Amino acid sequence: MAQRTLSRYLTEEHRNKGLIPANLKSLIEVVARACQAISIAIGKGGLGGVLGEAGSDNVQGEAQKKLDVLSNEILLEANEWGGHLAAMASEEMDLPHLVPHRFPKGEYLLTFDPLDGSSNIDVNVSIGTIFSVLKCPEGADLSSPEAAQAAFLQPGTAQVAAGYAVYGPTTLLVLSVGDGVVVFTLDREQGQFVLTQEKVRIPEDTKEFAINMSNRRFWEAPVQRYVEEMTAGREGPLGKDYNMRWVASMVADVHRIMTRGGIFMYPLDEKVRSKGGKLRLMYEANPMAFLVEQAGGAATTGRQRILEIAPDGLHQRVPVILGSKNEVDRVTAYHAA
Ligand SMILES: O=P(O)(O)OC[C@H]1O[C@](O)(COP(=O)(O)O)[C@@H](O)[C@@H]1O
Ligand SMILES: [Mg+2]
Ligand SMILES: [Mg+2]
Repeated sequence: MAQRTLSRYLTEEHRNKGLIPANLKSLIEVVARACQAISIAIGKGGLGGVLGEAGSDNVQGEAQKKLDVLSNEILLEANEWGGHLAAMASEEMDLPHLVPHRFPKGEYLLTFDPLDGSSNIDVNVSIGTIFSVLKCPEGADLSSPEAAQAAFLQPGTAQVAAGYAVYGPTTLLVLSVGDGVVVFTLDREQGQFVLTQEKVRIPEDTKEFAINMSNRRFWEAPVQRYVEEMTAGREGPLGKDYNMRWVASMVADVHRIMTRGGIFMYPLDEKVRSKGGKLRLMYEANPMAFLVEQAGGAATTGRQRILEIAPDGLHQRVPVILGSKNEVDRVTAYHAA
């Protein structure tokens, strides 16, 4: 049987279910090509001069790595021409990037975290790209980057597609257009993403959790309680032994959960309270929550379903608790207790 490349899969989905309009199909293919280019740059590592600091800060005051900047440029350049976009917003840019007049204007908005897990770049641990696609509202004011911000402020339920690429031992593209989650593997010789998994399901129960334990003393009481119960193991109230993993690349931690279940938490804590959380809503929490829900999992802030948050800023931060449904429901219930 012929291999189901990304392009073929998107064409079939369009034909069979009408879920993917032709322009959305091209947009996803362009994003995938950009991820492929990022994957090649990462693969060169020190040989390509892509490691280390860029010597600049982003809008969030974080030091940018060379790969943060390069990945952002690759995504911008690729999508300006073929992306059917009106505008793009990124972790690495203060304001939206409007598609220049010389290019065809499209009906979509794209947000991305061009390089997720920046602290892992120089140590050769898995990193990724996260993206989310929204429809550009009719009559949106795109007269300036400042004005265009409002068009992006839609809840996660409005996403028409979301995905991530994980640059690990293999490069994968994980995608949902609202009809389940599918996984493509980059065939480096062919230069194509090939479908390798359909109908991804996150088990409802788990014995594995992911949290940065060094923040323990800053957590709120419900998260303290939950982690204490898990680490109490078989003798504790949850009656089973848990294992812990923390890659510190959200893409890698979420991908593990997509593969074998688990719960991921970057909750509200005293260190990040004034900012609202650590992870960004529009290009980290929303696309991941969309994918996790599409795979049968759950995603909340502890107090609210992430996809229902009405955003108030492009770079808004939120607490994130996502993964195996029964565990997310448990810790969310602890917040209400
Ligand atoms: O270093 P910490 O506090 O453990 O935070 C790790 C988290 O920060 C992030 O690296 C933030 O993403 P960026 O690298 O895109 O800024 C997540 O991928 C990860 O889950
Ligand atoms: Mg990130
Ligand atoms: Mg990033």
